[in-house]
Amino acid sequence: MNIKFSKYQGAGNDFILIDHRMSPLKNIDNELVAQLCHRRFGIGADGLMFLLDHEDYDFEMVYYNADGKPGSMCGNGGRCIVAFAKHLGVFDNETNFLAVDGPHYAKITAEGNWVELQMIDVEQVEQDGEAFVLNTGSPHYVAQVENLASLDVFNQGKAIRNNETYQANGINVNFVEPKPDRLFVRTFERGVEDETYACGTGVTAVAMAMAKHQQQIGKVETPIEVLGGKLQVNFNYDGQKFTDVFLCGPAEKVFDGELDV
Ligand SMILES: N[C@H](CCC[C@H](N)C(=O)O)C(=O)O
Repeated sequence: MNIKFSKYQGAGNDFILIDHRMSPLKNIDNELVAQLCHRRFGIGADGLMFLLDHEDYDFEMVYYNADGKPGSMCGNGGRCIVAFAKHLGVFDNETNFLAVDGPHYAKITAEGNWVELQMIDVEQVEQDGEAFVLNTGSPHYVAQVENLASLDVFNQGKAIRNNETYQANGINVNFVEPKPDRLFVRTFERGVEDETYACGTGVTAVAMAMAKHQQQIGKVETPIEVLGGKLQVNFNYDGQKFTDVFLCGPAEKVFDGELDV
């Protein structure tokens, strides 16, 4: 079976995208997803997505993590599939699509490489010791640290993700170091089981955790630096609830390809 795919990346979080409307692939098994995402034996990606038709929305996003299992919401993946859908001519500059955590609105620049993606409203922010735990479409653990550039994100993130509290369902672990003009964030991602260059739901969770911590009330705009580039998170915070949440950043096509499976 010949499958066409495109490879996209958003701030270094990279994805395989398949237009399911055209694809002969009707069911995908987890092993094939894991093989395609593998960086030695496959195309290489942090996740794989299908773009599906939907009666009530411009399209539907179905996301798998690199380990082959269906994932929860992926923010950078969401931004990349918006760029993919625009390039396919599914919509022009604004879209409403459906993902695993519900409907999302997004807008994209005319050139198609800067995407502002609305994320779910968030109210519940818990604490685990000094860390914040919240769900922005995916579950996140946010810990503030010093000297993040030299932190062993892989081993420290892996230990938290696999501790007694989180082992069963897993969690994405985000470390943040506030800088004068931005937040520097590094993430150990569940389902990739490694550090990734960026995590969209992760930086959204970090910006919220920091706003709550510092009681930043009103319209909050947070520039973020990740290993793979720059992202921005905007929202309103009334001291209780985060609304009008937007994850903004680049989404670029890397190449188109074909494979026989
Ligand atoms: N990279 C993603 C997170 C994927 C979610 C996944 N790691 C999970 O917890 O299922 C993002 O940009 O939001």
